[in-house]
Amino acid sequence: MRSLPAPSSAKTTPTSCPSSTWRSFLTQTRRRRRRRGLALRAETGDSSRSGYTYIYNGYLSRFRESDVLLNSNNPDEGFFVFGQLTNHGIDEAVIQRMKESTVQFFDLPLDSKNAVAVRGDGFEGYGHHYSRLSKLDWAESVILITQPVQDRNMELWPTNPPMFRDALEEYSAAVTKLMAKLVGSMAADLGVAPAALQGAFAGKRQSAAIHRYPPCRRPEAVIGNTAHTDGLALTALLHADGTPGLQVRRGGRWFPVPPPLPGGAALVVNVGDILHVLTNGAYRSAEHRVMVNAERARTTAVVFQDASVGGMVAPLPELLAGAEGGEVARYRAVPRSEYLKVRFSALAQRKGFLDGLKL
Ligand SMILES: O=C(O)CCC(=O)C(=O)O
Ligand SMILES: [Fe+2]
Repeated sequence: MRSLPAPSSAKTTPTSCPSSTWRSFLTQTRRRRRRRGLALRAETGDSSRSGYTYIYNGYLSRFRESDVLLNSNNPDEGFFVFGQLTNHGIDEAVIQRMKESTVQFFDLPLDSKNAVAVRGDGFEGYGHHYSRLSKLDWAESVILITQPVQDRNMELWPTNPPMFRDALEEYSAAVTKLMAKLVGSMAADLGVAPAALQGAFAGKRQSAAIHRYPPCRRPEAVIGNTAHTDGLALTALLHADGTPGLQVRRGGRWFPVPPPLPGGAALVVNVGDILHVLTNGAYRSAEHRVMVNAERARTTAVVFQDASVGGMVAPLPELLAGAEGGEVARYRAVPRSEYLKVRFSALAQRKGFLDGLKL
């Protein structure tokens, strides 16, 4: 296995924090986004970190049997809240190339990274994407549509480092297959045909967000990624280095999600709001956030997969009353085209999005 270069933050990101250069880069981008009306507010909640180091609540019997999904410690709270996925079948070389490309991209000087900067009103490209809070979101990110292939905006796919495009292409294809396998097993666990859920995912959009959270000597003054639930259906998170920072909220408290071993190939997988609705709440999305480290940069590559059924975000008909063993719908159906609007307006009212869909 090739080893990763040590994540470097010194070359491109200031070591003092908050530094004026970095702050001005972030705030400029932020102002632009505000004008576009995308600035959202969300609460950060308490920051209790004591006690637990283990939060995983994965429970997916088929994967557990085949030793693919570990950590099934509390099925009562809902399934598969945040699972660490090992033995997932993605070629280790594919994972390592993705990690290296991510780290190398962020190590480039700002000018090189700006070659793929966000343009105009677009959401793809390099920049400071998240500005949801009064605290400064302390991250630089690249967001790209990865699937379907015809939706890609190749102008915004970095050519530096040279392996970046191939690495993302291969990784994205591998994650698509893995997610189909995962949701097929989730469906089977829920007693419906795997194809019912797989069909909701097939051919739908996938995007990637790669993030670097530079170190900050005053980590309490900033937030890496504001508390949120993922808005699409399923998320796969790859840690490109071993820096901790991810936390998940359970029962009003924040618990750290320990990063997988740095040289390894494990992925952290979590359920987004759409899969929560599709499964009528059987698989649950969980609020999470990223805290900034005082000493080390954290670098991650996240893949978000979309899903819908017949153009709707709605509980799978196969799970509902009328179907054998079916239950009452807990969420109302929303057209996929309306979904993001509903989600943003719920956030603007500081309400949980899923509460707004509850029947
Ligand atoms: O970078 C991370 O650790 C998590 C990022 C995340 O939650 C997101 O992009 O939605
Ligand atoms: Fe997230």
